[in-house]
Amino acid sequence: MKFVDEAIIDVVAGNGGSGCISFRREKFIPFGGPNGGDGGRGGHIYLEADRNINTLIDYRYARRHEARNGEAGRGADQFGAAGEDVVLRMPVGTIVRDFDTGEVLMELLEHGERRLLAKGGDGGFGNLHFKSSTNRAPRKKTLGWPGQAYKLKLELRVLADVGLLGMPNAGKSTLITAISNARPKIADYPFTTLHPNLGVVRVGPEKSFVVADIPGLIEGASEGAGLGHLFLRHLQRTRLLLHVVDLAPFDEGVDPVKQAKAIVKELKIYDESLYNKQRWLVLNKLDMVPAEERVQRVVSFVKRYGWKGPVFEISALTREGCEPLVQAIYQHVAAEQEHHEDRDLRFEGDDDTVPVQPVAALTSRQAAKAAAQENEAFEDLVPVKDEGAATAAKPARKAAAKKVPAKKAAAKKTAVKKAAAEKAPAEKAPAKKAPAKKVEAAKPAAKKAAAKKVPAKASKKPAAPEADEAYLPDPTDPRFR
Ligand SMILES: Nc1nc2c(ncn2[C@@H]2O[C@H](COP(=O)(O)OP(=O)(O)OP(=O)(O)O)[C@@H](O)[C@H]2O)c(=O)[nH]1
Ligand SMILES: [Mg+2]
Repeated sequence: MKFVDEAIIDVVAGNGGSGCISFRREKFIPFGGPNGGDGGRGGHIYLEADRNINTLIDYRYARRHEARNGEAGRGADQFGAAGEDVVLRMPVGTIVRDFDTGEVLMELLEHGERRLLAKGGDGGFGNLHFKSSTNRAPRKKTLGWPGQAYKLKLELRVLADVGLLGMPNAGKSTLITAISNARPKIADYPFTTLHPNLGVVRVGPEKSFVVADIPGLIEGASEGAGLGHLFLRHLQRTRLLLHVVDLAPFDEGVDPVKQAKAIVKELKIYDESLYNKQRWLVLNKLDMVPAEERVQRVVSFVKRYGWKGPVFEISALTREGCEPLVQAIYQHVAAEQEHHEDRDLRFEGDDDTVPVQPVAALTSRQAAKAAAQENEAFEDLVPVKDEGAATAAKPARKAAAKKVPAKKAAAKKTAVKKAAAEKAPAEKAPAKKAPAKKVEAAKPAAKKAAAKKVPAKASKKPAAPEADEAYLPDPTDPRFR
């Protein structure tokens, strides 16, 4: 299947169904009460990570994904059915961005992970909903709410433990073929590999790691030479980079040291963190070098290149030296896994991940809901005892809000420290309480808090109107856009 690692799609969740105005009318029951049901919720759009999919090609062809609308309510107390949800399956390692702002909305990192992307609109209320002791024949209904709609940019970054880096023709594909189950195309011309290939290297029972082979990089890639550094992002999540160098170039005039330096320069231009990633030097095609010259050539290369890290001498074609390389990689990968059980280096530098935030403007009802929830959460956190507490509440609430992302980043030591620093005001907050005030003082504070809640809830449920007040649509209502 063709490898596609970028796609732009539109997703539109279903609109909610409208409520219904209806009254019970039966023989001998001439004035039955209201019985118009609510509309159903629109279908949600979920994303699900699936390890059996390894390209975004499906999303190049199917660009618009819509969920069904909710059904309208009907008489005889019938509520509308909810629209069916849509689940979009994507490869593990997909990053979902908002197309316009570039903000990362979510990342799919584990097989089976399912995330809500676009929420279907809630259904409107039927007149059954508006009946009350004072208004027993309400002629009012509300329309359904629109579903969220996003334009998204999908980006796939493959998840591998080890990444291969090198000039075209260095023998990267030959190496991945020699050590793993991957069988990419190998040929003696540059840019044989046009998209990343993943290979699983089995070291022993239940011992394996994944290697990624990407297209070759050449000098000037940052300006778009060759295939550019389009594919370098696939190396960003690896734990280790293998810099494959052709020690016996076909063209005698080519200097491997100069080429190796050029690649590292491109790496630095592309991403400093990638440049700082653990990198090992793999000197390839040693079978082409006469045995007596090998040591001297390797030593002179390392010296001129000024390399102090690990060096491996191999021949990917004859598989000479591949076994020690594989063992060393496995030791390294396993050690990293052990040391950082709670964090995964492959996902470092992905700090821009944020919890799902609606891209389209929140509808006023959703905003009110969110505000109400926030208020409730805050009240749980800081019991309103006196006015002092009420004033201390603000920083506490801010701190609580800060706590969440801090916890997320707990894997990072620095982040943890930062979080601890940010937490401090939260703990201080209750201590800030004003000197003991009379208990009566608590009442206005409590009232204030309650008052805060009320408008939020009120906007959630539109205030019950007078008996026969006609339902007049508000022109600013998003449903009439
Ligand atoms: N003699 C010898 N030839 C090798 C060795 N490794 C690779 N080659 C040859 O070098 C050529 C290029 O190998 P590839 O594996 O396609 O190189 P690549 O780095 O994947 O190249 P691109 O995909 O174009 O970036 C092929 O003809 C291989 O047979 C080696 O260790 N010894
Ligand atoms: Mg290749």
